[in-house]
Amino acid sequence: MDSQGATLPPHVLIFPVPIQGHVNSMLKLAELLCLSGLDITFMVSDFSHARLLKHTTVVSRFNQYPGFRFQSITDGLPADHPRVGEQVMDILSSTKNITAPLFKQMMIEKNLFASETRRSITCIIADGVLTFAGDFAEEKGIPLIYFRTISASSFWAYFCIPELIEAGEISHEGIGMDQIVKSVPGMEGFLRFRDLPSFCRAKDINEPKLRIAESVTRQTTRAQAAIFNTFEDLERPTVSLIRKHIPKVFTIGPNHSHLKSRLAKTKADNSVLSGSFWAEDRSCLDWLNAQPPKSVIYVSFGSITAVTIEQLLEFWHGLPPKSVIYVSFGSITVVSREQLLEFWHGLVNSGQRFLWVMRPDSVLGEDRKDQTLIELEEGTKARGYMVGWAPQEEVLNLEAVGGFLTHSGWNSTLESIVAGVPMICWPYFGDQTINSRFVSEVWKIGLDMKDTCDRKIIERAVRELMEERKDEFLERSKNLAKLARKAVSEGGSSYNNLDALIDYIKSMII
Ligand SMILES: O=c1ccn([C@@H]2O[C@H](COP(=O)(O)OP(=O)(O)O[C@H]3O[C@H](CO)[C@@H](O)[C@H](O)[C@H]3O)[C@@H](O)[C@H]2O)c(=O)[nH]1
Ligand SMILES: C[C@H]1CC[C@@H]2C(C(=O)O)=CO[C@@H](O)[C@@H]21
Repeated sequence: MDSQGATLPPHVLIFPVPIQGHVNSMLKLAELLCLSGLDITFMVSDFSHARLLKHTTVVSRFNQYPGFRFQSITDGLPADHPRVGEQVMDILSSTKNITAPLFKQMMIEKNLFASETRRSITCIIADGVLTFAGDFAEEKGIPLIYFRTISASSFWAYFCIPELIEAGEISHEGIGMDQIVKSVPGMEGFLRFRDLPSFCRAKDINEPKLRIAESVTRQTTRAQAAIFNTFEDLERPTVSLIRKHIPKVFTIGPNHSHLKSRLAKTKADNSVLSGSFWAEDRSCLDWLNAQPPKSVIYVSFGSITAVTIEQLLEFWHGLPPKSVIYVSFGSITVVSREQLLEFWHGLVNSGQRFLWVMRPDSVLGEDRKDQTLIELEEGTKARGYMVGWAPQEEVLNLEAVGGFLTHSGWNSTLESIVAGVPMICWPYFGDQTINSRFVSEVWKIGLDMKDTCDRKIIERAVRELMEERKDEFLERSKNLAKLARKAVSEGGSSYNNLDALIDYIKSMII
C-alpha cells in the first residue's frame, strides 16, 4: 500500500444469510459502521438485493456513504423457490453448495474488492450461520468476526447441544416436555424441554438439523470476535457464559435503536432505513392513529412462519370483543385461495376490528393481487384494516398499539422491547422458542403460548395482556424499554461496545 493508501479506512465485508430478519439487522450494522467512516461491501443475494431495490430507499440512503457498496451473489435457490416456512432451511445447503464456491471465486477474481480508493477487505463480518465465509477468511488469513443474528440466550442453548446430548437431554420422549432442562448453565431454573430451540426436538441425536445447529454454533469460537444484537442489561448472565468461550463478544444492540441514536447525533434525519423485502403500506399508520391509546394488538408472525388455516382461525375466534387487532403473517406464510376465504370468514365472524397484514403474493397459485384479495380488502374495511406489509417498527411505536402477538423472531422481539409493547408469543421454529420463554419467565413482559393454538387460550391470553394484567405488563415493558434506550445512548454499554468494535476493526489492518 502506498502512502496515500495507508490513510484509507478499514474495508469490511458484511455477509448476512439472505433472509429478512438477518438482512435487517446486518444492514443496520453496516450503516453504524459507515457512520464511523469505514468502507463496507455488503454481500447480499440477487433475490434479496432485487427486493431491497424495489421496496426500500437503500440506494439513496447509502449514497450518503461513499464507502458503501452492495455486491450481489446467488443464494443458490431457483428463482421460484418459495423461501418460506420450513423450506427456508434449504438456504443453508444451497448457500453452502452453490454460493460458497462462487463467493470464493469472486473474492479472488475481484482481488478482495481492492481499488484505487479502497483497501482490499481487511475484515469479514459474516453471519454466524455462513460457515463457508469463515472457511474463506481462515484460508486467506483475513480477520473474521461472526455476527449471529439471534439472541445470546438462543445462541447459548445451541452452544450447549453437546452437553445436552451427553446428558441424554435431547430425546425427551418419555421425560415430558415440561420437565426442566439441566444442561444449559444459567437457565436451570426455568428452561423446559419445550423451550429449547426447535431443532433440539429431535427423535434421534443424529438428526441433521440438530447436528448442523451444533456444528455451526460451535465453530463460532474460531472467529476473532463475535457480535450480538442484544444489550448487557437484557442478557448479561448468558453473555458472561459465552465470554468464557469467545473472549471478544461485542453486544451492540438493539441495532435499530442504536442506529437511531447515532443518527440523531450526526444527521438531521434520524429515521431508520427499512430493509423490507415487501412494499410497506404506510396507510395503516393513519388508521392506527385514529384508534384509542393502547387499544390495538399487533399480530405478526415475521418473515418465515407458516401457519395452518385451522391455527389462524383459532387466533381470530379467540380475540375478545372491542379490541382492535393488528394482523400480519409476515413474509413467508402462504395459504390457498380456499383457505384464505375460510380464514377471512372466521375473522369477520369473530366480530373484532382488526388490522390485517396480508401479502399480495401469499395466496398459493396467485402471482398478483387478484379479485379475491380485492374483495376481501373491501369486506375488511367495515371492521378493520388490511395491508400487504407494515412498517412494523413504526407501528409498534404508535400510541394505539397495546400488545404484539408475535412469532418471537429476534428482531420483532427487540423492536417490541424498545417500543415498550408487551407480547403474546406464538413461536414457530428455531431460536423463537427460547425468546418466548425469556419474554414470559425472565423479563416478564408477556405471555408464551407455544405449542398451543386454541381459541380459548388465545382469548384468555389477549384478555390477560390487554385488560387484566395490562398495567403490570406495561410497567415492566416500559422499564425494559428505558434500559434498552440507555444502552444505545452515549456512555451506554452498546454504545461503548460499538466504539470498541470499531477500534478493534481498525487495529486489525495488517
Ligand atoms: O409486516 C411486517 C412484518 C415484519 N417486518 C419486519 O421484518 C423483520 C422480521 O424479523 P424477525 O422478527 O427476526 O423475524 P424473521 O424474519 O422470521 O427472522 C428470522 O431471523 C431472525 C434473526 O436471526 C430469527 O430470530 C428468526 O427466528 C428467523 O425466523 C422485523 O425487523 C420486522 O420489523 C416488517 O417490517 N413488516
Ligand atoms: C435459516 C434458519 C436456520 C438457522 C438460522 C437462525 C440462526 O440460528 O442463526 C435463525 O433463524 C433462521 O432465520 C435461520
